[in-house]
Amino acid sequence: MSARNPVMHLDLEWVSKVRVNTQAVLKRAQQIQGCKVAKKQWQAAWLLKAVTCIDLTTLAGDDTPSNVHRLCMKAAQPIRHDLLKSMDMHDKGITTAAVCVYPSRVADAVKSLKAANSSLPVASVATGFPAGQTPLKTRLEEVQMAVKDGASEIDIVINRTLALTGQWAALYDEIRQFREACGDAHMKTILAVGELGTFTNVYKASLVSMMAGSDFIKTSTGKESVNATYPVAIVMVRAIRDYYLRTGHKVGFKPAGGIRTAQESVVWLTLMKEELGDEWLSPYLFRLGASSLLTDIERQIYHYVTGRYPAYHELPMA
Ligand SMILES: O=C[C@H](O)COP(=O)(O)O
Repeated sequence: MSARNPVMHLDLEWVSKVRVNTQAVLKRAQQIQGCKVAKKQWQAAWLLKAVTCIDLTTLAGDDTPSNVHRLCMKAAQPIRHDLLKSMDMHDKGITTAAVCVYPSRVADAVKSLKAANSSLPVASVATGFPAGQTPLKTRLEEVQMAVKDGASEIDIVINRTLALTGQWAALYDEIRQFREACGDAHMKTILAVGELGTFTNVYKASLVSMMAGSDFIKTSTGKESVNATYPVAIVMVRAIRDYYLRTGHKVGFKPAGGIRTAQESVVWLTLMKEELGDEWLSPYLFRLGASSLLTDIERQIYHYVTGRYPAYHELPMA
């Protein structure tokens, strides 16, 4: 991870002056989606880059130690070895960026990765994920518990009630407390953009989250009806850019929720490259939160290597 974004004072004047030009945002999002996509080996290289930025996620009520174990093994060896060998990439240590689970499954993930001799980070969602509608004390304890069980990254959800009612100082205070509870663990702050109503609210919530010391800002839980969209991402990455220009601190970005195809992963990488530059193309500053994206990326890499798409049994771990 890069040097952490420190907590700074809450600049309410900056927050109050925020205005977002919706038409300009929509236009830019369309331009990004229309960018030419790389083909052949260049596309394969982009896809491998995307793999290294994935927080491979399972957040389901029926998660068990065994499906978490399977997820961890997949994260440690995300692409079939023979496919990587054909691309001469088998010895480059390609893994996903992290695994992401519910707090109760952190200990299982830590155990599985340790047994596999993998140093992959375990990320835990917390703070009453996905709705965030539990008492603050409970939300703080949840963060502490996940850290104690070995999570080195915590994906907190913000209190949407505070954002929707314009209580930015109260939101800042809560996020600061989460940051403190995280200790050395990195904190990704989920805005749940599908529930924030306006782009202006998304920008303001991004700013407040960064001022309160978030290492990343993340779009969604994956459980809202609208999750990661390109227009909302433009708003958030521009907040990251403005924050960097004003404070000198780099904050990461994590789109999450509904990202399923290899082609989408390339668009996300393009968006980061175009809007924030090459430095934001690494897992230190960019993550893709996804539960099933890896399946399609591995399929496309299989196609690139063999010239045909695999049958189901040929990528059984996908
Ligand atoms: O944080 C990650 C998301 O919950 C994953 O959402 P997804 O299952 O739609 O990929």
